Amino acid sequence: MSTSSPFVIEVNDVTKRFASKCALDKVSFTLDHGHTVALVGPNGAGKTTLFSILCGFLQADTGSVRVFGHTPGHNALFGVLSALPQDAQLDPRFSVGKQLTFYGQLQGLSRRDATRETARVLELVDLGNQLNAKASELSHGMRKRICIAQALIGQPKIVLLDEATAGLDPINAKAIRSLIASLSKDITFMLSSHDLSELERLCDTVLYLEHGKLTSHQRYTQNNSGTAFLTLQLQQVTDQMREQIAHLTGVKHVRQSQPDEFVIEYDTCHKALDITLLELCHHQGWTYKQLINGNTLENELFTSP
Ligand SMILES: Nc1ncnc2c1ncn2[C@@H]1O[C@H](COP(=O)(O)OP(=O)(O)OP(=O)(O)O)[C@@H](O)[C@H]1O
Repeated sequence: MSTSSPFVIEVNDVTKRFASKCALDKVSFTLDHGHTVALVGPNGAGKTTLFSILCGFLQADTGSVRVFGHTPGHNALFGVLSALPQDAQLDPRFSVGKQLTFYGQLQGLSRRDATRETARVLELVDLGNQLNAKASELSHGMRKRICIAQALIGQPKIVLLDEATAGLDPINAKAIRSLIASLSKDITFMLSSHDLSELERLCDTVLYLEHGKLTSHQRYTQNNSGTAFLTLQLQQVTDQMREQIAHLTGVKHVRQSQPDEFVIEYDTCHKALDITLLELCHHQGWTYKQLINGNTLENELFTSP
């Protein structure tokens, strides 16, 4: 889509109140192309309100919002931005195919193109065989996948997914995560979820909202500051182990972040520290559960350094 704005989304000083309740309090951020964004925060933090404003369903009281340089709800964003609301519902009376095709036509597709798009997106969520099923005949998880398919109709450039995998069984949740990962080269996804491990697998940028305020906006990737992190989960941890790890060459700091976990900050010159760590585990007879390249999202957001 041609736009003069370098940003996919620009949110500037946005406040939204519901009576005396401040759902968003002077929220500002920009997102550029090519990122998958996690929107994180406790219940009532303002995530859905932010999604609704980005979609143009709600208007901010103050501040400005631009999506590809346009005001949310602008015609130019038709088919460019789509969203899966947390409580998205299908009409139980009509077949899946009819509803998705109708939705495609509402987006301006011809009946033929909308029918083709419907078949394509149903295949993406592995429900190509449910074209003629009525929504009332499907399980909750299947309905959720159909709603995700609906959000992908017309090949949008931005897709906002509010709790996309909530209520899905592990296999279907994994399939949706794989789908998002495979589409994220072409689509900017913004995902709200309470599943931090899901978000850290999928997202490279994190927006953390708390009581309507954006308290953290960070790129969740290795930085260029010369410092990197490894997260080592062990069967059991002791102070003596922490001392031994701290003495390895290149290690700057070791912190016990969980009862069974160390976060190791190290100098990026020592690229093979992961191998050294595994060798240490082997020589000392320590049973490790997992070695993660980087810090976990949970640790970044909820444990102090
Ligand atoms: N239509 C509304 N009328 C009144 N208050 C509202 C309305 N919508 C949201 N709120 C309030 O605004 C605040 C933010 O709500 P919001 O739904 O955006 O939070 P959330 O982060 O999406 O929460 P959850 O994780 O529980 O879905 C909450 O205190 C909520 O009670």
